Amino acid sequence: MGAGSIALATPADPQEETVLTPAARCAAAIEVLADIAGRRRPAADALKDWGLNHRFAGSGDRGGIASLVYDALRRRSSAAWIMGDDSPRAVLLGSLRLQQGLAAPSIAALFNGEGFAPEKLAENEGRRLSEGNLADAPPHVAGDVPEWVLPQLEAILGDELLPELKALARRAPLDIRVNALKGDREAAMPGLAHHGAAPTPHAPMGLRVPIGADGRGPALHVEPEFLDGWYEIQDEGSQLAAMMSGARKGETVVDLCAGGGGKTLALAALTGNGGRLVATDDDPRRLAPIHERLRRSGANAEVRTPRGGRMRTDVLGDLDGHVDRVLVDAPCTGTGTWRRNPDAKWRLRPGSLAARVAEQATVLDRAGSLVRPGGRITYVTCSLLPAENDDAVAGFLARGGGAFAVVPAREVADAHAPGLAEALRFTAHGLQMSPARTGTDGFYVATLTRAG
Ligand SMILES: C[S@@+](CC[C@H](N)C(=O)[O-])C[C@H]1O[C@@H](n2cnc3c(N)ncnc32)[C@H](O)[C@@H]1O
Repeated sequence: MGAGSIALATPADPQEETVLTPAARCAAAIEVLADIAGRRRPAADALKDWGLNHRFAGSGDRGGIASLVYDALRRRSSAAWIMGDDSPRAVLLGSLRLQQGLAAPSIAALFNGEGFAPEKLAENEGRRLSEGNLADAPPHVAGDVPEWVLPQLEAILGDELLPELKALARRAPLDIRVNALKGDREAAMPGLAHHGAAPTPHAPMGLRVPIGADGRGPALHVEPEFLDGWYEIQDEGSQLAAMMSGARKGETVVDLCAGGGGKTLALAALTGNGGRLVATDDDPRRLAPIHERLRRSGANAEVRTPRGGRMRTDVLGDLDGHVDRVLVDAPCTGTGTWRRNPDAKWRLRPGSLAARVAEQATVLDRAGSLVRPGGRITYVTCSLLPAENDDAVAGFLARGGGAFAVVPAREVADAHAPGLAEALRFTAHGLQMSPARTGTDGFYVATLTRAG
């Protein structure tokens, strides 16, 4: 068995239980990929069902199978291209070659038809694995994205399209944000030393934890320091976006799309709990985890949960025209997070992009009425698509008829994330982080100020 297949067998956590051979995990991954394709369902649901139907499998097995499935989804179209076949088996084979770097003989050792292993590698499959390449593949195939989004990605990424798409198809790092309300990064590091945590390149409270050979990180959420609120799991790009809000002590800050509270916690830490922080979200179910997270981290925020159907945004009526800063962490397609959610890219449809664009206009307009003269809106998406970024901002500016102006993005970056500007891509109204440039998820940030 080749060295690469040993990596397939190694659980991220040595305590994890494994009963399946690496070959049997490949067979299971093919089954799950077939379920995802056949029933057009999210990968997480298909993986959960597989686990329920195969209770004998250990936690290490389930994690290893998930890694194989996610890697295959990351490289779905390029894997199919080199294999000349888009079946789940071919996609898994191609991804073992492209994503895990296994050579044909190592793959043949896994696909040997014995016991619970997948059927023996056919001659044609072996040849494709040895000779298939992406030299003539069109950019959407080589870059593993749906063809219809390519023009939008090209518009933002230009000459760096392919390197960026390749970076977007790699595994994401595991980043954490040390909670400044508990202590500084240096104080948190010893508790994470056994996981090899090291400072992230840009965010001052960020730590990056190496992921295992199978693409999974350690189970940080069971560590005592996590349970004591010393850190949160948060991509470095998300940390930087929260910092660029510039929230300060003494200010009234609204986190309008707070969801589970990832950025609310970061905002509370930024102000040292020294401001009035109000968090809400259109969807009460999304807000649910925020209470426990606030408690754990010692962050103060007033959570306003909407009730009563269509009266949702009224929970902020008393703040209209009085807010210093509104963070709009807008609902979006999440194209910038495809490293983490690779199945989302294959499920994205033009209709869902149009729906998100309409929601973005709604949240921006709501933010516009909250902010006081001279106050600011920080508009954030985890998308790379201009339709959700600069175009959304342009639409808001046009609807406001001069009430709002853009704060130059370079000025914002220099003030709140010194040194980051060199890596950023500046756009007409904002800035874009991306996996190849900043090593983060693809976050967009624009800052808008209301005329005083
Ligand atoms: C990107 S997510 C927020 C993630 C969250 N800020 C975090 O850091 O964990 C976008 C959120 O916007 C919410 N949303 C959508 N439309 C909204 C609206 N009209 N008003 C407020 N929130 C809305 C969604 O429910 C979703 O939770």
